[in-house]
Amino acid sequence: MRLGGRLSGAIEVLNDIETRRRPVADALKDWGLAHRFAGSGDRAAIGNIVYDALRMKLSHAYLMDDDSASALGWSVLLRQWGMSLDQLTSELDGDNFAPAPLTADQTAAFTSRDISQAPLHVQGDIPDWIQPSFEEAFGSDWLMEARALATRPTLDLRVNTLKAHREKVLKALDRSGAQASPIARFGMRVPAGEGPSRLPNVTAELSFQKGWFEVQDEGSQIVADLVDPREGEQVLDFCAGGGGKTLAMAAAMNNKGQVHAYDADRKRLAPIIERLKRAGTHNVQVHDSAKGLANLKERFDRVLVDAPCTGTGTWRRRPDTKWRLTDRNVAERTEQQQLALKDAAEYVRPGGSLYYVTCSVLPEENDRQVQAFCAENTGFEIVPVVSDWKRLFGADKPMPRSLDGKTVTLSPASMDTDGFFFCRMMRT
Ligand SMILES: C[S@@+](CC[C@H](N)C(=O)[O-])C[C@H]1O[C@@H](n2cnc3c(N)ncnc32)[C@H](O)[C@@H]1O
Repeated sequence: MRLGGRLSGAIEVLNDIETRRRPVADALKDWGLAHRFAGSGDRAAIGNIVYDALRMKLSHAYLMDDDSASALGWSVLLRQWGMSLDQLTSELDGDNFAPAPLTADQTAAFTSRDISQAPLHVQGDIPDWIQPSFEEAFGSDWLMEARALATRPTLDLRVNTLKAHREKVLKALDRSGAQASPIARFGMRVPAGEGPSRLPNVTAELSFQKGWFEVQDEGSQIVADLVDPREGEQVLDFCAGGGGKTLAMAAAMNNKGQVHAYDADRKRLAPIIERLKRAGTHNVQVHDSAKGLANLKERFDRVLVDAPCTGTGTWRRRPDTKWRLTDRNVAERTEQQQLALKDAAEYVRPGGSLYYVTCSVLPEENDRQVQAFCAENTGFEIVPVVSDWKRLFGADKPMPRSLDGKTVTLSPASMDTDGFFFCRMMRT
C-alpha cells in the first residue's frame, strides 16, 4: 500500500472508534481482518497514524478547525510525521486509494492558525476539566508534562535475573536496537519509532519464550524495585493483576522467601500462572480468593497495593482512554483505592511496610490518598523514598518529582517513563 491507502485506512479506523466507541485495538484488528491484502508494514503504519492522532486529538482539531477523522489523519502526517503540505499533496496526487484532499477551509485554518493561541488544555492535549489536577501535580511544568504524555512511548523490557543477565539478553536482542535503560537496574529500552516504523516483536524471540525477559515499562520496573523485597522475606502483592510486579519482586528475591499474589478479579489474575512458569519462579503463591490469606494477617514484611486507577500515566500507550475519562471515573477509582489500602493494611506486620502505587499522575489518586489513609490509620507513617532511590539507582541519577519530599511521581517529561506514583508507609 502507498501512503494514501494507509491514510485512508487510518481515517476509517478513527471513524469506527468515534462512531461506535470502540477500543483502538479492536477497531484496528477488525480493519486488518476486513483488508487481508494489507501487509504487516501497512497495518503498523495505519496503527501509528491512529495512535498518533488520538494522542494529539485536540491540538490537531484546533489547527484544522475541524475534528473529523480525516482532518486528524492529515494533521498527523503534517505535524507528527514531519511532512510539508506540498510534499504530502504531491505524494497523494494520483493515488486512487488516497482520501479526499484537505478542503479550502481546512487548508486555510492549518496554514494560518498558531497553536500558541489555543487554550492551554488544547496545547497540552488533555481534557479541560483535568487541567487543575495537572497544575496541582506539576506546578508550572504541567503543560510540558501534558505534552510529554502525548508523545510515543519507548518499548521497555526487564531482564529476568532468575534466568539471564542484561548483557546476555542485549546480545540476544541485538537486532531490536535494545539498550540498557537509563534508570532501572535490569531494564532495557527500544527507542520509540518515528513515522510508519514498527517496534520489534520481541515476544516472538526465542529469548522471550525461554523467560529471559518481560515487557514492562521502566516506571513499573522502578516502582517494583523501590519495594525492595529481600531474600527470605514474606511479601504480599495485593493487587497483582497479570503479575508484572509480582514477577519483578520474585526475581529480586532470587526465588527465596515467598511472594503471595492476590487479586480481587480472577480474570485479571489468570495470565500470571503461565508467566510465572516461563520466568522460572518457585517462590510465588497465587490466591484468587482472600480466604487463602485469612491466616496471614499481620504477617507480611512488605505489602504492595498497585491500586486500580485511571491510568492517566499511561496515556502515551492508551491515548483513547484520555478522552473517555470522566470525573465520575476518578471518583470511583479513589473509592476503590481507599478500600484496597484499608484491606491490604491488615496484612502488614508491625515494623513492616505498606507500599502504594498507581500509574496515574492525578493528586486525588496519589498524595491525597496516602494522606487520607495515614490520617485515619495513625499506625502508619510515610517514609521518604530519597535514600532508597539513591541506594538502588545511584546518587548520580536524577531524583523524581515529589510534592512533599517523601513520595515520588515518575512522569514522561521528568523521567522518560510512564507516569507512576510511589509511597512507602511504615507500620509503626
Ligand atoms: C493496576 S492493576 C494491577 C497491575 C499489576 N500489579 C501489574 O503490575 O501487572 C490493579 C488491580 O487491582 C485489582 N483490585 C481492585 N480492587 C481490589 C481490591 N479491593 N483487592 C484486591 N485487588 C483489587 C484489580 O482487579 C486490578 O487487577
